[in-house]
Amino acid sequence: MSDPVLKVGDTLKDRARAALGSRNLILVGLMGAGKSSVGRIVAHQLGIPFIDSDVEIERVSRMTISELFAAYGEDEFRALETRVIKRLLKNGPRVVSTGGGAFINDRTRKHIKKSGLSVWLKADLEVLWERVSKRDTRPLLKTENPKQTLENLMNARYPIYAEADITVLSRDVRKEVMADEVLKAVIEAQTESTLP
Ligand SMILES: Nc1ncnc2c1ncn2[C@@H]1O[C@H](COP(=O)(O)OP(=O)(O)O)[C@@H](O)[C@H]1O
Ligand SMILES: O=C(O)C1=C[C@@H](OP(=O)(O)O)[C@@H](O)[C@H](O)C1
Ligand SMILES: [Mg+2]
Repeated sequence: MSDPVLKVGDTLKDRARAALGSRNLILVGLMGAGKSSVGRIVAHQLGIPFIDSDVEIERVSRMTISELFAAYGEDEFRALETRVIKRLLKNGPRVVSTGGGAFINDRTRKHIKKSGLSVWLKADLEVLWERVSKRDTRPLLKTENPKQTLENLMNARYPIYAEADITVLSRDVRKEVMADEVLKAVIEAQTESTLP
């Protein structure tokens, strides 16, 4: 264990908090993976601030994500997303849940990689589809066959999400269970990095 003040009785969250140190924890992955909802629980457990980059983008622009895409297009949205995420990552430790395309953008990915520990919430198509089909807030899925679009995005993006420091399988279990799995993975990543 890298932190000598940790004791045997320390809880999962104490150990994960110590492992994170002053780094940020950044959640990446496809729409519906649970980045926003699981990230909030993880931050609460760790006792550090939580920020969702899409919520922050909507706050600063005073527009919804759908309105931004409609008014300015995806390229402008990505440019704004890069700036917002770069700023959010300046002060750690924080849990930052990103929008699904953020880590795919080269500039944003560089900022994420250098400012903390990235976690890919990886889910299969059926889990993602079950979740995203309930809401129509995601402009990229406003297509004739949104499930096929989601599958195409999986094929294009999964090799890039795989560059994240940690991968956690996002399954059909309670969000609190997923949050615990993220905490365990943070501890494991730290343990592995300090092994001789
Ligand atoms: N582990 C889970 N079990 C059940 N529903 C979930 C789980 N994780 C997320 N959800 C639900 O799926 C939807 C998408 O989750 P969200 O956190 O917004 O994903 P993302 O930010 O990755 O797009 C939300 O309605 C959320 O409540
Ligand atoms: O995958 C994407 O490119 C996007 C994902 C969305 O966030 P969630 O992944 O939180 O749904 C949101 O940023 C925007 O609709 C674009
Ligand atoms: Mg989200």
